[in-house]
Amino acid sequence: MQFATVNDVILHHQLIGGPAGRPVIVFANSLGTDFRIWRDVVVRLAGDFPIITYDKRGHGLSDLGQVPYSIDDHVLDLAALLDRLAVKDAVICGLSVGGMIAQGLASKRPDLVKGLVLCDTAHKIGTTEMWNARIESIEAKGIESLADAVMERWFTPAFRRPENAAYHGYRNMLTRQSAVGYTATCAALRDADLTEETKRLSVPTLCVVGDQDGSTPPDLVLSMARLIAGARYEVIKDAGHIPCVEQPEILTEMIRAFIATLPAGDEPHG
Ligand SMILES: O=C(O)CCC(=O)CC(=O)O
Repeated sequence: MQFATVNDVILHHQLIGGPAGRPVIVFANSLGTDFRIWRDVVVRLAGDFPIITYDKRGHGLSDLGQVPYSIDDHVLDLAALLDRLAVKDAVICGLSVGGMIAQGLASKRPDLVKGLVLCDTAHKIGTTEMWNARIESIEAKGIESLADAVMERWFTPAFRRPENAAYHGYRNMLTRQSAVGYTATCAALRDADLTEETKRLSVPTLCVVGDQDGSTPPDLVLSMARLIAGARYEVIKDAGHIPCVEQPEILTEMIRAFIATLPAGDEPHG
């Protein structure tokens, strides 16, 4: 575990070394989660690739910084973290708002990005009214008041069985998240429309979505995939919004197969 100060915030991150000459895979997490959601994918890839996971500002053990945020704040944080770690030409695998950060990074700093894996995300997520209602509700009643509804979007009924300890653990992750960091990121999502930037992307891209995603459903993810020249689109069966938790094996194999299609390089990493 490591901490780095970038753009005046401390970002909690983890760098797991891997063979030289393989692209670094960077995982960016979703709203209300921290980097532990990637654990079951990371353990399957560790040893074959260098890996970076990090908590975006306002999440996990990272600082809050100035609130509210814009999507650019999150993009510039990831760019600064990768510069700090001397990483270029990485594969950025982003989930939901993490996928928007990945799209923004590829647009603003193409030197950092060799390929994109866009999981359960879009060029625009939700409406101004929806995000404002969520912010107001959390400011009035806290994250707990919305937690059951969020769980229904994140996970399939099979995962939400009362006897599934993992379900309760991820619910704890959400409800213990900083409400201020959460609503500050809701504001970033509300104000972000990446349609024009995403249309101009020319980096190899894989778009994936859980077939039962209640936050960014398959049709929305497909509409993003259609904006990106040459992007591939895959649906993961029996998964909600967070396939790295529900179907880590399948997602890992998709990531491996995608990376195998990328031109080989000699990517530097610190
Ligand atoms: O997960 C995200 O990063 C944003 C999409 C969302 O609203 C997730 C949820 O349904 O709570």
